[in-house]
Amino acid sequence: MSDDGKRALRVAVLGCGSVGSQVVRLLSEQRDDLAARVGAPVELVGVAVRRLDAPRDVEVPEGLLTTDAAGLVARDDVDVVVEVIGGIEPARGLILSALENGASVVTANKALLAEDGPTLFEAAAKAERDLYYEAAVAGAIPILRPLRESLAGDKVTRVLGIVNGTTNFILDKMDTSGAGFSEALQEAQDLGYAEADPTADVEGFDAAAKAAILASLAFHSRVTASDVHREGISEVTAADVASARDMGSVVKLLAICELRGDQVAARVHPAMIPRSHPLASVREAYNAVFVESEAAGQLMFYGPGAGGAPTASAVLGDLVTVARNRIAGTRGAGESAYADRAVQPMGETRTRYHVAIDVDDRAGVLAAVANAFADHDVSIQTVRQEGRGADAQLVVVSHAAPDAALSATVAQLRQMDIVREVTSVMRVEGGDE
Ligand SMILES: NC(=O)c1ccc[n+]([C@@H]2O[C@H](COP(=O)([O-])OP(=O)(O)OC[C@H]3O[C@@H](n4cnc5c(N)ncnc54)[C@H](O)[C@@H]3O)[C@@H](O)[C@H]2O)c1
Ligand SMILES: N[C@@H](CCO)C(=O)O
Ligand code: NA
Repeated sequence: MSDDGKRALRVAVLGCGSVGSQVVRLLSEQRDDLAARVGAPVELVGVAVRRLDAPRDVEVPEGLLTTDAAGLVARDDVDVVVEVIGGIEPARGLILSALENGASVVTANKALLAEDGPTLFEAAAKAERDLYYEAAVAGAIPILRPLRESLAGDKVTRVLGIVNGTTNFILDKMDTSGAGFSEALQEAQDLGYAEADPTADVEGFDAAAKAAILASLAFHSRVTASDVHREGISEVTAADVASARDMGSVVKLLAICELRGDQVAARVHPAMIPRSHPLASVREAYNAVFVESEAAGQLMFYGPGAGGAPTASAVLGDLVTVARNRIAGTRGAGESAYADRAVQPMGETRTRYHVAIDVDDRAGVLAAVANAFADHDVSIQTVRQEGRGADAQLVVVSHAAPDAALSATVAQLRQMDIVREVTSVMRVEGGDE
């Protein structure tokens, strides 16, 4: 019981790293406001860490630190468990036991949700408890709650997201300074945006996990990370970025989730988007999610997608919601996967390509290149020639066609005698098909 006689809402935090330390700080600094908003005091009862003596960015009140995360979630006086350890295990086991023990759970763990979300959702439904995870996609940006609640009466048809700050920072540097990928990556590492092992960000794993979560919510279906076609940015060259610039476009790593008939398509890859598209204005390490729905039309959600404090903001928002639900004796919306849609294979997904080719400037070359597209039933939208003689370059932008037909076209072009080199191949998004 608290001073005013109201039963306090008891919170355990698992992990006290970048996000966890900011959650602990906000719980203390905003104590009075949180109590007023929830309708009862919010009391931190334990913080599970790996090492008691590790340096951390927040002073944890005496006696609350423990290395026994399993023991903390097994306590019967914990109302809400905040999981900010990350990774698959022990996070999954801890979340499952927290739910079994009757606690509601708030997590920022995109990797776990994308790999094994259904197990967690089923456990939450069985325990009749909340499982909230706004921080898992695009950090502080409210995007999961809008999909889950605000747009629940609409029909979302497409979600296009810049959901990885590290890769957006690298591509933005390449665009503004003409740097190559390695140089831009090095700068991102020097500034602390990219990790020493940048694989999860640079190869698109982080964005693919977020795409799976977005597609599941947007289309009321189960989509896991393994359903998402994934390509990273390590092969994006200064020539690709320059070619985009010449077209009035910019290269972005996009998470693209689409409703295609009865199927869903989810993919992550670099793509050129016109500079006039709202996502083109997303610079540095910012994130944004562009949503298209039948009734609302186009919406864009923009802001910081990472960082301890911004991510903790989303965690605390969820915490207040699940705390209010506990007090009201109710739950928020659970998993909504009634639509049960199949995932469209990437080869069948309709995409558009931009292809830049070094050719000789002589009669018949353009016709031969056009024939290669026609051989695969791919319609051409625009062709531009730059340079003359031995320096001629053709830039072809296709209409939408199955991705397999487009990649077969590029393979054929690479085999042709008149093609000296295919210098840039990039998908095109955000314009007319
Ligand atoms: N940092 C961000 O910008 C950001 C943004 C969005 C989502 N997230 C997600 O938030 C979660 C946490 O990320 P982070 O950046 O704070 O990571 P972090 O590595 O800074 O913190 C994780 C902490 O958990 C601790 N830990 C590991 N095993 C533990 C155990 N068994 N018991 C107790 N503590 C343990 C680690 O010692 C570490 O201090 C991850 O799921 C991540 O994907 C982070
Ligand atoms: N590493 C991620 C942040 C956490 O999701 C990014 O660069 O956006
Ligand atoms: Na978010």
